[in-house]
Amino acid sequence: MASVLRHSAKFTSGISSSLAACARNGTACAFPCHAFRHRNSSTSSKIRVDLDSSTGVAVMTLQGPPVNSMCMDFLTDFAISMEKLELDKNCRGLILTSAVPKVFSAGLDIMEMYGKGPEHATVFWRAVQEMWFKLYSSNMVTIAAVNGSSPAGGCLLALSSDYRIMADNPRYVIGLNEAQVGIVAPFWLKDNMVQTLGHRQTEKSLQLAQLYSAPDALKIGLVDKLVPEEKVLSTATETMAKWFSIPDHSRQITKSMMRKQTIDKFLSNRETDINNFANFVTKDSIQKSLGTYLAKLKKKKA
Ligand SMILES: CCC/C=C/C(=O)SCCNC(=O)CCNC(=O)[C@H](O)C(C)(C)COP(=O)([O-])OP(=O)([O-])OC[C@H]1O[C@@H](n2cnc3c(N)ncnc32)[C@H](O)[C@@H]1OP(=O)([O-])[O-]
Repeated sequence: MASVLRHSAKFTSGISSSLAACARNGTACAFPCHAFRHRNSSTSSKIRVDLDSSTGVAVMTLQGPPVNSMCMDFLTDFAISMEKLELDKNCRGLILTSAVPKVFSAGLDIMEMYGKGPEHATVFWRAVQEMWFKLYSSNMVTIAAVNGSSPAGGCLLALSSDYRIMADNPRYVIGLNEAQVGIVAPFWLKDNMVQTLGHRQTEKSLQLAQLYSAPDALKIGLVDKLVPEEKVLSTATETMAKWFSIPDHSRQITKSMMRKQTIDKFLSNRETDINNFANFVTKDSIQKSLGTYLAKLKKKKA
């Protein structure tokens, strides 16, 4: 985000942006769009990325069954994919969605926090921070197409995006339920939620580890729009066109201005946050809570 001006110029020149503008406005174009249509895909075990260079929109599909939980491999794939897209001059916007039925993401893989030592906790938490930081500080327009339940780390992906569209299904839930798991949402994610919901609603949501149904999430502003499940992705694409109609440089500077304080605070306290997490999560009492929660998850299935 610090390099927002340096990066902004790249998005507004070249054939791909003319084509993207043409696609956006639905206007006749000197170059037939299909002649230049170019798709660039990359797939790792947990994440698939499809970039359509003619529109400038990348779709990142989470594909780690059974629940898209965020293990180390997921976090590494996510960081690499974000870096590549951020550097790709053809990419202006990112849509996040899931290929796993009924689940956007179950959040952090609890097995990465259970029965592990402080060294692992340190590496893991740095990777979690990096996921949030890369998305929250992205120059791209980021839209979460939440097509399933999205607790904790899943909600993080939605909260740190610019816009959230969720499937209109009361059985799908979203929220920061860390306290229920026996851990604590980090200050930077709390700040992110305060900016979205306000202080009072965030305080209640975090203390009560509240998971909201899709309609309730819309009511409190945790998501911006509900649409039928089959329209989540197409609505995200339509919404992207609206965000693309604003010049990249001014939108990016505005985004940077809105998010700078939270980012600066995160960067100055990042190492302390990692140490706190590693000390906290390896305590016997916290391990016990995680063990109980895991057992409850397994029991639910039995
Ligand atoms: C950055 C800020 C801090 C963030 C903290 C967090 O994210 S903390 C995380 C907070 N997250 C939560 O509290 C969400 C907990 N998860 C859920 O509430 C539900 O799984 C669901 C609603 C996401 C999907 O319901 P569903 O009926 O479609 O699926 P199901 O329930 O039958 O699960 C299938 C299998 O996946 C397993 N598994 C599930 N989640 C996790 C996980 N996070 N980890 C590991 N494993 C997990 C589950 O045990 C089962 O394993 P089994 O028995 O086959 O070996």
